[in-house]
Amino acid sequence: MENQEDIKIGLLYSLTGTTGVTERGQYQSTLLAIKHINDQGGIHGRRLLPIVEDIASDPFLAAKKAEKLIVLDKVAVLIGLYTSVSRKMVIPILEKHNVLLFYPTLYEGEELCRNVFYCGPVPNQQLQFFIPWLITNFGKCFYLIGSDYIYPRQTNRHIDRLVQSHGGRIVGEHYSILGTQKFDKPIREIVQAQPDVVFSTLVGDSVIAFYQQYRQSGIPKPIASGITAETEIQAMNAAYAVGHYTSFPYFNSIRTDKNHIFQSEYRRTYGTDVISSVMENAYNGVFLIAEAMRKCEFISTDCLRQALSGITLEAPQGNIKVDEKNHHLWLHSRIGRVNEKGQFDIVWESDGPIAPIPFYSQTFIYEKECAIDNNVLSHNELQKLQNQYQILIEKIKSATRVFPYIFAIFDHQGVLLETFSGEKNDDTKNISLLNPGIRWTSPLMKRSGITLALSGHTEAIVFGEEHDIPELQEFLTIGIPIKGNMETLKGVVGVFLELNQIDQASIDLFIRSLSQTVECCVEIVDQVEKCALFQKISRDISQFIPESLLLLENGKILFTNSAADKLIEKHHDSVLDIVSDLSTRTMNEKEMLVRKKINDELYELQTIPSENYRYIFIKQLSSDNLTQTKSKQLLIRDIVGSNERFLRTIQLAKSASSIDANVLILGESGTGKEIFARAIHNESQRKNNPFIAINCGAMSRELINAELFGYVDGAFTGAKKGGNPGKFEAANGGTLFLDEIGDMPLELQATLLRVLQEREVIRVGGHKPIPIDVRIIAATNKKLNDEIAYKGSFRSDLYFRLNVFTIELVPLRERLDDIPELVSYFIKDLNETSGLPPKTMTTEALQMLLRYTWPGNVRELKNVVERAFYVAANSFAITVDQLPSHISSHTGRNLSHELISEETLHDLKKISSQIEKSELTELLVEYRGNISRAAKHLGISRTTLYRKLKEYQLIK
Ligand SMILES: Nc1ncnc2c1ncn2[C@@H]1O[C@H](COP(=O)(O)OP(=O)(O)OP(=O)(O)O)[C@@H](O)[C@H]1O
Repeated sequence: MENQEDIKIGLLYSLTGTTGVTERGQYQSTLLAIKHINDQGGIHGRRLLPIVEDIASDPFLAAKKAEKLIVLDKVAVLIGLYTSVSRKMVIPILEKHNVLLFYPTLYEGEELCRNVFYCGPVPNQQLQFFIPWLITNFGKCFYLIGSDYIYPRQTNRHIDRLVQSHGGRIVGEHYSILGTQKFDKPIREIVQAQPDVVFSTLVGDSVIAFYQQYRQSGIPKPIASGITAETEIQAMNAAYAVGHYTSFPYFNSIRTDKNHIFQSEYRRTYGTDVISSVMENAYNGVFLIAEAMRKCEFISTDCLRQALSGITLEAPQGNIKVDEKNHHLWLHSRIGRVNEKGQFDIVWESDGPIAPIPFYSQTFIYEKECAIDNNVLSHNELQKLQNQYQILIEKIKSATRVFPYIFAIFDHQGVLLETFSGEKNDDTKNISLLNPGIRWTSPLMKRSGITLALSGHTEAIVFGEEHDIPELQEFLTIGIPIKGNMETLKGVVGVFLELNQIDQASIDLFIRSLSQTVECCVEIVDQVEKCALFQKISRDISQFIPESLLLLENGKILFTNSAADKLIEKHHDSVLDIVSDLSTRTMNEKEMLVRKKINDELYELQTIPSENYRYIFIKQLSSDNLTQTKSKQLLIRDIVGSNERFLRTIQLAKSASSIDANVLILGESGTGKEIFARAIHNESQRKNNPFIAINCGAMSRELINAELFGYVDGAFTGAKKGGNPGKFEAANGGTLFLDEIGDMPLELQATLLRVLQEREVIRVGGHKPIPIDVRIIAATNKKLNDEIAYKGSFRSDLYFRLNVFTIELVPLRERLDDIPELVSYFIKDLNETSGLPPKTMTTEALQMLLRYTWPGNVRELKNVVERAFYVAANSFAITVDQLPSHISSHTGRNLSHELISEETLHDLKKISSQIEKSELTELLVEYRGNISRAAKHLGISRTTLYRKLKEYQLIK
């Protein structure tokens, strides 16, 4: 019954709802403590009177009930609440009415409300020993599972940091809504991720469901938690929790006098001694209130607040204390393992109460002291890394010496390798974080230009107070990524500028020029390293390369293999002239294939550019190549021509022969489509199987089906007895060359497409599918795009099937420079096979051929040469007189006028602008971004320089 003298205490607990399972125990402990105090005479003779409100796990209801307790019931203080959400909802009410809440639960920290005393542990008191202990005992991979609200998410950030700073990692994370009972998805994820430890921040009855389903899934790894206590274990049946771990200041199993009293009173009152840490927090909370009230003459919030500071208490867990600087408690730290009885066997405990560190910045200082050891490399490890990066460090050091700032080079994992400062600055020693060996990716480092560049692989800048680390707050930090091949991160160049050291306007330009400088350094170092490596590899493997191999850098020979040495010895000047010519001609970075006569021997030279290097492979073509007869298997190298564009098609044909995809050859009539198809087949893996060529344009519509797919006995009148296989079957295992594919009737295109998709044919009149394995090389002189788009005479789906690899042949009028070689090839063949006296062609006749436009391409040229050869009969020369009149009367074009192709022009422009861009960059670095001085140096106006810088994107 209420008495005027009673001191009312408001109790805000969820007696129902999802967190009821935990909060009911806290509620009962609170009542028990109140009863204990009242039994001992109360506070200066006054009873404590509990006024209870069930907030039913509803934060809005919590706020309403808090206001009701304060305003209507006029309670002196409040105790209770479990979830952070409800606490945060109630805080404005506490502040409005200036009333204290004793919050009896662990929480995530990062909050200091003048009206709250936090009686449970903050993360450092549970985790700082627990995480390293788990890592040592079970392993480094953690999976985090939690209820989706503030405490679990925030706590998991602490866990994440701690795990990482002890060399571990998080392999998965899952949050489920409060009250969830289904955990099949996270359990599947855990099975897949195979962590060493599953860390749970689940609360309420979700804990029970999760532990049960986890045990049923048979995963052998321990669950660790900072929440799951004796109450939950009892509720789920201890069998589901045996072997799992929790860290708390208090366990039921602690042997202290105060715990003995607490447990026996609890058992007497409630018939059970299942007590958890949060229950002890609530119990302690009431004793702290009582202690503070005893110190106050008149009970007021301000007096209680003052009285509480530094107050100590002999609690069931041992001695505890309210911190003098904040409203948190010094608590013990223990790790317990669940046993069969549902109790915790204590496997580790702290020597005494541990200071609460509720805020991150303090945690940082703490962690820096205790965990920095894990983030500093040993002397040997560091030296090894420094050696790896030595050339790059030296290069960057010398390239940046003009800047009067502090620089640091980090490897790709954020290890600080070396710190140095530019001209007139030797200020690097004072900052402890700039000591080589510190790992800047450690969570301790949080936000800085360097850490952002390490994680984002891009330039980053952080100003003064934006840094989390106080030591860096006087600086502006810049991180410039050092990128290697394929944009991989090699490391970061960090710059530390005092805040007044550079004006805002120049920062952008400084970052850009520094970025380019770093890029240049990487390129140079790469080349030096590559060259050394190449020399080594070349020496090792060159003995296996039968061809001559030369490596050139900027036109200078760096390396020759033994075959190349012999070749140079044999043809000295001629080889060197050709090589130097080739090395300058491949400035535009394209591969090039040329054929050259060196002292009457024909060679094929392939140039492969790679940055500043040129690899030149030289192979002698045997004289047989020139007189290849049809009886011999035609190979790609037998196709005559040295024209630059033509050789590109040869290169494509080589690539096509090495893969098994369909090929489409496009070219005017007589350009050599069929010989390309044959040569590709003869050099492909199908070379020992048939090459079947058919001309789709020349077949009758009626017979084409039967011709291609074969027919069965009696399929049509006149069909051969026993049936006949078609071309597809005949070509099985080999290549089918479909010439003039553009002339194939539409309905047949559909059948062909089906055959290509299903890889089987059905003979005409038959039903049985016959599997086929045929590579198609199709050719056409039509523009298939036009046939598809404008005429509808070719199916686009068939086109895309055939068009996997396209080779477009150059018409002879666009490779007139090949005419002499072709003519000599045809004459040589005729000299050997015709039985007539051997002949040559006069220069005049050849010049005549060069003036003609060759609508019939190589076939026409071949016919003209053959005709002239036979007309010349017994003479030894083919002269203008033997050429057909339409050729000798052709006026032709002026050969001396060499036009520069569009392509060459484009390449030239590109090269010159690349040169200009790098010159401007160097100049900017030299003048430290001073546009006026750079413009003066160039003798151009500032406006012109600005325009150029914008054009090259050197400024925004
Ligand atoms: N580069 C070449 N070297 C040697 N001979 C060639 C070359 N190009 C074409 N020929 C010869 O020219 C003739 C025509 O070649 P091919 O039949 O391969 O041309 P095509 O493009 O398939 O012609 P069409 O479209 O009329 O079928 C053949 O006798 C072939 O040997």
